[in-house]
Amino acid sequence: MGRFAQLVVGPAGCGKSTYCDHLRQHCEAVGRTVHIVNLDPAAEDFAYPVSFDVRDLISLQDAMDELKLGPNGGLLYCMEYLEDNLDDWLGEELESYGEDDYLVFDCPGQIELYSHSTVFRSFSNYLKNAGWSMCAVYCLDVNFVTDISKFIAGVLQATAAMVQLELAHVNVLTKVDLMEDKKQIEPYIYPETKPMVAELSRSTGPAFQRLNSLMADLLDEYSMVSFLPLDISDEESMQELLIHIDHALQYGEDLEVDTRKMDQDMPDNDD
Ligand SMILES: Nc1nc2c(ncn2[C@@H]2O[C@H](COP(=O)(O)OP(=O)(O)OP(=O)(O)O)[C@@H](O)[C@H]2O)c(=O)[nH]1
Ligand SMILES: [Mg+2]
Repeated sequence: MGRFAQLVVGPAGCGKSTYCDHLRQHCEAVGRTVHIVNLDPAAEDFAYPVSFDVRDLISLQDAMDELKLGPNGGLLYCMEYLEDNLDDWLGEELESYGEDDYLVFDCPGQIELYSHSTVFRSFSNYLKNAGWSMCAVYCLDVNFVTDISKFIAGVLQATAAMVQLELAHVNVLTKVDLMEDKKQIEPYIYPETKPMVAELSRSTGPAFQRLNSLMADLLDEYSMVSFLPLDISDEESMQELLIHIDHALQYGEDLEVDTRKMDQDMPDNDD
């Protein structure tokens, strides 16, 4: 059927690791297996069993101690180290996985890693070249929809990641269970850029009108400003999200083809 991988990215604290764990639980409940991989050299506690772990290659504390770096510089160093050791480390880890395996990479929350750094592009190119179908799952939490300027900033970050990563891309609005009135998120699921930017312009003053309108054009051009809501307290929400991600990954498509082919090949019972 193939090999499949999700790269779970997004700003710090937006719920990436929680999503990974709930995805694993959901998959277990429906009889599917996913393997979660930790790519955050600073991570300490895990709710999910870690299938393999970047900290076996390098840990943030070691990088900070040895190179006298602060936490952000240390993290960037760790990720560059990962980029330089893809073949030695990732290549070797991937040898334990094969046909029909499904990996979920839980990534760190520093957004510069998805916009200016090349590490995740190299990382996903490595996997793609090794025959893995890849999809980026960009998490943004509902906190971003409480304020229009925050939302536009979040959407621009997600767009930058989409351009940088060059992968099939699914945007997820996480922590929807925290919204008392779920209707409040509706305008953000398929947001219309122009009215949003008009609202932004009302709060930014005349000097920014042209910039705001150019941002609207940019977002329309990439036509990617849509989100799938994730309410972890609602199993159906995870199920729907997974259907979209499977579709982006083309997961299970040849299974359907095989089933159709089997139907054709099977002699009709009546014959
Ligand atoms: N209510 C609720 N809380 C959540 C959800 N997702 C995450 N949280 C909480 O938000 C905090 C951060 O969640 P994480 O899953 O660690 O976020 P992260 O994106 O992995 O964070 P970093 O790896 O540090 O970037 C934790 O306290 C979680 O319990 C959610 O869907 N609903
Ligand atoms: Mg995390």
